[in-house]
Amino acid sequence: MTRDDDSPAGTSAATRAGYVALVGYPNAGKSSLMNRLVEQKLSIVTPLAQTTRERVLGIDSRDGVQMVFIDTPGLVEPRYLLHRAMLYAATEVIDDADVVLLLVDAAAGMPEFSPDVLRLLTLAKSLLVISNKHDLAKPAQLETVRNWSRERFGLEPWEVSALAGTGIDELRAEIARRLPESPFLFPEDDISSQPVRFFVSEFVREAAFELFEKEVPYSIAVKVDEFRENSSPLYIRATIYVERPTQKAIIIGQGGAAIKRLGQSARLKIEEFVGGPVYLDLWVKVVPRWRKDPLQLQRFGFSVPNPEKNA
Ligand SMILES: Nc1nc2c(ncn2[C@@H]2O[C@H](COP(=O)(O)OP(=O)(O)OP(=O)(O)O)[C@@H](O)[C@H]2O)c(=O)[nH]1
Repeated sequence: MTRDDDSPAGTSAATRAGYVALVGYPNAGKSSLMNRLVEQKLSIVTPLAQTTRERVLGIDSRDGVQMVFIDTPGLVEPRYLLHRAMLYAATEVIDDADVVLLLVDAAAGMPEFSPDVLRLLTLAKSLLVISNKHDLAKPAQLETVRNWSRERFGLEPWEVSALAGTGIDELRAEIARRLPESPFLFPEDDISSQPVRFFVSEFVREAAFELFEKEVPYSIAVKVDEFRENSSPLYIRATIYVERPTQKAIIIGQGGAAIKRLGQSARLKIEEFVGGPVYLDLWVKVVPRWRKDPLQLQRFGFSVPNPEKNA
């Protein structure tokens, strides 16, 4: 998606460009930080943990520097296959990135990363520890993060508040300094290489997180089945997949009341994003245990690890 089509990619030898990965525990504020850094709402942000399941690219091009942000799933214990797919995606991202931002929620106590994850982090080409939620954390909590970062990585953490926007400009400048000299990797006006479709399903999931109790949104996957770009209003047909008939009943609600509210809320979000009227046609289907089914996970766009290799 571009702000203004047909702009040439930057080619000057003096430019810098690279991939910047955001990793950390669910709810640490990765999506919020990336949105701050690219100054555009690209990744869904909710108070519930573990909403970001796929990589989202946000691209920031300014002053001869292009940062391609990769927002990773939370690094969680691989209890479900879905979690293993998430962990796998996160480790791939750390390997690929020019700069890794390890985000810690300073107000929440220190995360305990597994030895595998810690080893991966120390192998990163360039690592920055970000102590987020500076606005919320007590002085003693900030000190705990400082000590942890020094002991684990020999690094002073960057203290920021993704919510309040403090420390963001300094952090952006530091990331820029650490990127390699390179032509731009994407056309200068790209804000994301992900298709609009992807954001549509993210907005539907975000609306579900806002409307329903925890249990239901975690079992949701959204797939856009039809996207008529040239219609006015823009016509989008999407299916919400759940795991159980009871969840389907909750989403539809009495006389269809719940799905109507969900549709309205998601439509407003999509309209704001695409900047025009949208007709959103939502369907609900039950696929039992889709979160544990590699084929279904792949169908919904998750990259699934080879179970032999990553068990
Ligand atoms: N007070 C405060 N809240 C923050 C800050 N950054 C993020 N939050 C809040 O923390 C919650 C989680 O933020 P997200 O950006 O969704 O976190 P995430 O790490 O992307 O979460 P996952 O998608 O679950 O991996 C949201 O309610 C944010 O508003 C911050 O600097 N200060």
